[in-house]
Amino acid sequence: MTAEQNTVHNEELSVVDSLITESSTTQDEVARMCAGMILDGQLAVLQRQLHADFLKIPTSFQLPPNYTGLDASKPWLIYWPLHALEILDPDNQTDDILSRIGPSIMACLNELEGAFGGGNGQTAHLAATYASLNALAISRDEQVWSQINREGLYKWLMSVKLPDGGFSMHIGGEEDVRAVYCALASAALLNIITPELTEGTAEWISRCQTYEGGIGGAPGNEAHGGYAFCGLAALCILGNPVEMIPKYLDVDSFVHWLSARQYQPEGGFSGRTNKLVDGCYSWWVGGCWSILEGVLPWITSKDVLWSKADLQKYILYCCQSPRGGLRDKPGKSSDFYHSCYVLSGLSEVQHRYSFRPKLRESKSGEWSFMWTYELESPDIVIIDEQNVVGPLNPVHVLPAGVGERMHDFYAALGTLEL
Ligand SMILES: CC(C)=CCC/C(C)=C/CC/C(C)=C/COP(=O)(O)OP(=O)(O)O
Ligand SMILES: [Zn+2]
Repeated sequence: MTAEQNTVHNEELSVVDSLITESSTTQDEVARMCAGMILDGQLAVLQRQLHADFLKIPTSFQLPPNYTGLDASKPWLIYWPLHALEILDPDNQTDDILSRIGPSIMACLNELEGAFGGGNGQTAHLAATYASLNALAISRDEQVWSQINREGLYKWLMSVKLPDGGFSMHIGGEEDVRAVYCALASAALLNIITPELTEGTAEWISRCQTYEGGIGGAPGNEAHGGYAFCGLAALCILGNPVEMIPKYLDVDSFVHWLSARQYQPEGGFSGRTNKLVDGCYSWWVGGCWSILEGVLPWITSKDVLWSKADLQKYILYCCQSPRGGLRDKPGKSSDFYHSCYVLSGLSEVQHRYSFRPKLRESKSGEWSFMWTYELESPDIVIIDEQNVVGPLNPVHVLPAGVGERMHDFYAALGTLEL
């Protein structure tokens, strides 16, 4: 598309956007809207520069006023755009941006508790700790890595571990499968996984699988894509995924539920039964597919369970905001959260991941980093070569190689007495 065509098209899309409001959107309207955009096909090209410009807003550390509601999410506001920028194009990460991550994240460390909060002086929280460590992994800042008190962080993780095997998001906070994932992913990056930390946790995740086949936030809760990813990825950190997934999940019903998440004609995924498609599930649900395809390829290859080409169409034609950034669906504004997970979904459909069941050399011997990838064949998903984004680590949701490097840094420091 030429720049001129693009401008005209963006104007058309703005009109369309203004016709749809969140409150009145029904499944039929979304389906019609998306079908029109897919047939129209004008947004077949990933608007790299437009998205990069949008994503670079927070790197000035001057967030627009409408971000005040996210005051407790500062580490996320650093991790989301940085991850998205890097898979869009590694050259987006300038030394200037990378060198400012460390001090900004370390300002969120609650030194009394030993883990990260959502902002300066805030209570230590598992979601903030996960986002902080992911952002620090992207920084490649070994000087900052060496300042992290891993014993202190381990003690805090043990303080949010619950007797039933689960974790709570903060001391006295809610117990859910997000907490399990955030705790284990953080511990894996820091190489501080111990048998005490993981005791009973796989069994607890198993209790979150519902009658539908998906995974709910806690035992007895409705299955949801976000929690499904957290549960599945956590199992991959707890042991060899090839053994853990079939041992703790009913894989057939999980795959059945996952397959039902893709809608036609949109091609995008919903997060749960009878809800609308949303671009962020391109990752939460798509990430489950990448893990399953990588770990149990004999299961996912036996039938056509979902269409990679159709998901890619939903992402490109319906989730690119003409104003830059990625979004839930036509009519919604873009934001950093959706940019991160929609682009991760795009990366996921474009790459075929494989998991090699071989222990990494480390004290804890976790498995989560043994991922390799290759580009999917163009006739399956690559609508245009210009649309290719970089590969990921599908368990940590980090650009490929980034989490591995942080883990190896700590592994090389030798055994920690925990
Ligand atoms: C690592 C980490 C913190 C992961 C978070 C995972 C995640 C996205 C969980 C989703 C939680 C949830 C029930 C959303 C439903 O929202 P909704 O009712 O607005 O959306 P819906 O209609 O699509 O279900
Ligand atoms: Zn969403």
